[in-house]
Amino acid sequence: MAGFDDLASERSKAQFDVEEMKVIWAGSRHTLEVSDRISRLVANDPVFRKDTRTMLSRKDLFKNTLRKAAHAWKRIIELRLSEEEAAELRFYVDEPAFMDLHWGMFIPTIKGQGTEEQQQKWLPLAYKMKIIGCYAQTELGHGSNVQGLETTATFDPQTDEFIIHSPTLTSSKWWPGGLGKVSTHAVVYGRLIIDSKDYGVNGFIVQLRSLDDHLPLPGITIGDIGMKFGSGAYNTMDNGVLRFDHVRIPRDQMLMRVSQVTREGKLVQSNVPWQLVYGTMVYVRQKIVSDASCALSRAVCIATRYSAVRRQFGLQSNGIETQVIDYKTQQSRLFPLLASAYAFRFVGEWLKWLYMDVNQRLQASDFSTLPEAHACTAGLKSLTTSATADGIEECRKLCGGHGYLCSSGLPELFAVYIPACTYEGDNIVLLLQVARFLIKTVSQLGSGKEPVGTTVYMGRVEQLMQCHCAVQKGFLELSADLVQAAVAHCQLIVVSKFIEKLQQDIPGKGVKGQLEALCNIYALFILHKHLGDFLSTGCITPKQASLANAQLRSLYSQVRPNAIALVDAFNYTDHYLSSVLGRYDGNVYPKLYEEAWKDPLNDSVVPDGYQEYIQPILKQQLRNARL
Ligand SMILES: CCCCC/C=C\C/C=C\C/C=C\C/C=C\CCCC(=O)SCCNC(=O)CCNC(=O)[C@H](O)C(C)(C)COP(=O)(O)OP(=O)(O)OC[C@H]1O[C@@H](n2cnc3c(N)ncnc32)[C@H](O)[C@@H]1OP(=O)(O)O
Ligand SMILES: Cc1cc2nc3c(=O)[nH]c(=O)nc-3n(C[C@H](O)[C@H](O)[C@H](O)COP(=O)(O)OP(=O)(O)OC[C@H]3O[C@@H](n4cnc5c(N)ncnc54)[C@H](O)[C@@H]3O)c2cc1C
Repeated sequence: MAGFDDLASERSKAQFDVEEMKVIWAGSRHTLEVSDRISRLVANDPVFRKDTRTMLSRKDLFKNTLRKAAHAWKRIIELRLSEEEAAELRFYVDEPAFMDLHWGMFIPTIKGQGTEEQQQKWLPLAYKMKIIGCYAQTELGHGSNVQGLETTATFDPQTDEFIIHSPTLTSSKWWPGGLGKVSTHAVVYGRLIIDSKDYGVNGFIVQLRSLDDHLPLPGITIGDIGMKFGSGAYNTMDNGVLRFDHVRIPRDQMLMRVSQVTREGKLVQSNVPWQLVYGTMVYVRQKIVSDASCALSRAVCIATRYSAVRRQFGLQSNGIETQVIDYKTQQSRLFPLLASAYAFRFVGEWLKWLYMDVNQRLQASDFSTLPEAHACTAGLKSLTTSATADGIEECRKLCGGHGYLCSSGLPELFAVYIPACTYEGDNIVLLLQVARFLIKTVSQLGSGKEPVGTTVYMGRVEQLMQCHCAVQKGFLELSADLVQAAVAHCQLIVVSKFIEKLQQDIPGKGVKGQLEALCNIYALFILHKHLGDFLSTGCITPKQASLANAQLRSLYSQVRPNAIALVDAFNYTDHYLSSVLGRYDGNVYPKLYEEAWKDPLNDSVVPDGYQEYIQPILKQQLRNARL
């Protein structure tokens, strides 16, 4: 059988130790062990099947998601899984659901923005899932412009309460995941109003639904905002709409780590920067960068395996056609994506470290690295999600016609993934934040303040001072160019973190060599993509450009025999990949054939509607009627 033989022979060609590469990809031997064990546990549990997802109606799809979430929670309790194992389990269940927002945003917000007492009160309830929470920030009229939110939280000194209110239609909360049908509570962002004075946006814990019968509490209107892009995909999530009609909550439900409102209605600022109100977004952006490498590597794994199984043209002496992975055009599209998956993995690891470091400093009242953490998380979130969304679509094209079938796994992966370019900050809006940070850093160059961290290179580039003067004339006018500069800055971070990774001790036969090849492919591919910029700014000469391209081609040849092993190192189960084209055993054609017959349209040989619509045409009854 073609596929079996092809992938087996590809695996035998690998020039490095795949098991050691698995450890590098996972981050540590321990993480590999956990993810391997949990991914198999999920794959072997029939409740977590997902092969019919694209064929279900929204209601059935959603109910099935609730069933899976309940089952996942049951398994977590029964097996006494640790927090790390539970997170892996949710990851491998691979279905966006209210749980993501509860664990990924509601809890981190209380941890990051609540006082000690507030954490003691709310976290145990949330950890035991006695309450389920979501993150209600975005409104119908405002998402990017957080300071433009309209929901109000007015302090009532008579009753010691806040009155949460939606004054206009555009102030309706709109988009929060988990809100539409499930959450009992939300962290609601609204304008703090005391004595008619507006103190800007703050977070408030608000109960939305009764814990007895799940009905919305008085003054609260909630619903789901409707179907989203693609079948299956993100429609498992109940993104919701929420309106408040003068809903009262106790004063101690304002998240008060950043600023406190006293019983007398006085606002007291803590010593922490007000930007900590935006802290959850920094946390989630950092998570999204790690997640990008998962989504991209998944698509690349499918496209690489299928490219080794698929044959077109070029009959060899034995009468067999050429594997499409051997075409240079296929390699020049596929291998940069393979390299990007590894690059994003390592920059994600570094960003996780940076985030932990910032948090430790914040605990010790050192706020100096917060602006850099904001710029890095915003910029890398933007860069990696845009590249991943484009990369998944490229992988679909790399799989030819079969890539367009839902059974390839790629359409659903694309549909689930693309909102990452928008949620947690529109990618262009986030790059503008990076640009602001860069301009600010440049403006301080002459003042004797040395740039540090990811901007250290700026101290070495003299032309930057002039560049600052030009930008002073109009940030908005130059914003399209500034966005390009922000991307370049982020690309530099990705490349340098890959290089730093290579400087670590990397055990295993041939592993380091493969990673070096991938790192060079990533860097040279970026250079190739922006060749015009590099040449026009005189950073490289035309001769160097052509040498770089020749080097890139030679690197593709170096990676070619290792390509299948490099995607095997992701250690994905067939369940997680959910792709006939990306099967580990390469048995593509018989399974594609088998899969087609499972479509509900094939339940009957003659389709519903034949008698009403097709037969009259064939029998020419319609034409006769008109004549
Ligand atoms: C299915 C796969 C899931 C994948 C994820 C996997 C795991 C994740 C885990 C859990 C998550 C679960 C599921 C994920 C799925 C979906 C979740 C989606 C949830 C959402 O989608 S939830 C809404 C997010 N919604 C936004 O994302 C709005 C974007 N809009 C903004 O974020 C701001 O509005 C901004 C920045 C554009 C303008 O802000 P602004 O109006 O105040 O203006 P300004 O620019 O003047 O900033 C003043 C000073 O604050 C500094 N600053 C700004 N932001 C900062 C920050 N975050 N930290 C520290 N400093 C910050 C500046 O640097 C400046 O500093 P300086 O003055 O010193 O220069
Ligand atoms: C699937 C999904 C899940 C979500 N989950 C949640 C959630 O759980 N909780 C929550 O609170 N929110 C959630 N959101 C909302 C999300 O965070 C916002 O949609 C996002 O921040 C973008 O804001 P927006 O919709 O206002 O876009 P807009 O800002 O209206 O963007 C529209 C266009 O305007 C451009 N633009 C905007 N401002 C500028 C500017 N200053 N300069 C130049 N161009 C600009 C953008 O680049 C974009 O092209 C979710 C969204 C999606 C799609």
